[in-house]
Amino acid sequence: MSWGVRTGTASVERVDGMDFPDDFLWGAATAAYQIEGSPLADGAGASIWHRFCHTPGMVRDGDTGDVACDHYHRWPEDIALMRRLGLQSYRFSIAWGRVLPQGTGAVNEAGLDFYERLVDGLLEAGIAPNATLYHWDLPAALDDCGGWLNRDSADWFAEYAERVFRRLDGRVKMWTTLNEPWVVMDGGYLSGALAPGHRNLYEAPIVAHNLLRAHGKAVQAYRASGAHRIGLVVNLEPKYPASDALQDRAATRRAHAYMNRHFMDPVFRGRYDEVLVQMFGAAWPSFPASDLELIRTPIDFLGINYYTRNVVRDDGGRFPLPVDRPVQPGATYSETGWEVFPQGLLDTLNWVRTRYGNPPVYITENGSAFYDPPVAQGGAVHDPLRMHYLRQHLRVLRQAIADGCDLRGYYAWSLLDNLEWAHGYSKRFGLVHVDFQNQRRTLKDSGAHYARVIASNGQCL
Ligand SMILES: OC[C@@H]1[C@@H](O)[C@H](O)[C@@H](O)c2[nH]c(CCc3ccccc3)c[n+]21
Repeated sequence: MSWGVRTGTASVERVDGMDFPDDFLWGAATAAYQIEGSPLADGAGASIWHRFCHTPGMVRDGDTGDVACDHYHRWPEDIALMRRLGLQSYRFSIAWGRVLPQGTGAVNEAGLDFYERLVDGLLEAGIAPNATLYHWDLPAALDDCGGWLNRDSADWFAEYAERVFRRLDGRVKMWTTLNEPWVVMDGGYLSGALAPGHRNLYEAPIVAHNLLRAHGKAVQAYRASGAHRIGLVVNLEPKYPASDALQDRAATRRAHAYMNRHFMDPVFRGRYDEVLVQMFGAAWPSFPASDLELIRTPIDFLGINYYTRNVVRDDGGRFPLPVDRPVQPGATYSETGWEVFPQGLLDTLNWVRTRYGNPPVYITENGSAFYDPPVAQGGAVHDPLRMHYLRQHLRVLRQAIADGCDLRGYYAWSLLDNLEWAHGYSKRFGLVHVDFQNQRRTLKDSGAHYARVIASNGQCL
């Protein structure tokens, strides 16, 4: 599969008259370490992100998740905001270290109690909880035992998952094992930009493999007791060659193998992409074939996090990725440097439909960081660029449905401005503005627009 060369912003033909299904699910997403604060409260154990943020130089401005959005205390207020938006579902993550402070063994009931209160509050508000078990915040105690490099990590994760299922399944009816294993691998073990900050070509594929094994074991644990649905969330970023030159097309193939097929192929096809294996060469780990049977344990849905595309120009073959991302003439770029390219979402959805047998899909994250002006006198936050990004990407979903994609729902990233990992609080993705000096929440224009989209089931985009 390779996409033709596209430059500039492709216009997406609107499919008039194509409605969203009546049961299309409209939501918004967050993650524990990015919004909760109080990372060590009530018996919680530190995570690798608590450790990473408190390591000088790792996070912009020395920002940490010590307070964040104080969601740990303000969750009732935030549920009220979700009701004001008309959210039908809320995607959040559970901090492993709140439940098992040492990662395995003794359960911290107070940690489970917090998530039980949150889930019950969501249900009372008529909002369906969608819980992610792992959104990057590994207990630091497990990292001290090798973390995802240790083959036992799959069993540690299954033990944690089983404890959470036991307390919350039934009230939570939509589970995700992992958020973006590719980012955990690439950011945490290759680029070193994310916790735990390793830079090791040999570690990366081992981590990726153990993450996939952990996913498989958690799915199997759920099948033993769970009565609802469980899936995996991946970040997919379509790759387009900068030119028709052979070396650019080859580099595009490598980039596609490294990010997109890396996790999709084992989960849905039971084997790794051969291009990927060749890319890692001597660094590619050996493992028993039975691992692939575990990894391909069937799931109920796929979550796709889509933000942007990648135009690939060969940069002389530096491993693993041609890091040359040529600027596209006339394109709009967000504060994170990501090109606004809604066509890439359509191409990605159709790629998943055709290559992996049209699995049920939710867009579990989609959003943009643009500079927000200060809160205006009347208490408004005017964010036209974020609103336009939202509109453009929602329009694409109509086309994807018309093309036959089994698209079940959409979660905007993010409900709240929050800790954008190593960027600290400098990048704002929220539909709701957060003043981190006083924790005041203010609905942005984009949030008000999203509320109208939900109320009309996508009629007014
Ligand atoms: O960067 C915005 C969001 C994060 O805040 C979420 O926690 C994370 O799930 C998420 N994934 C992506 C796309 C993959 C990516 C992550 C980090 C850096 C570069 C690309 C964007 N985002």
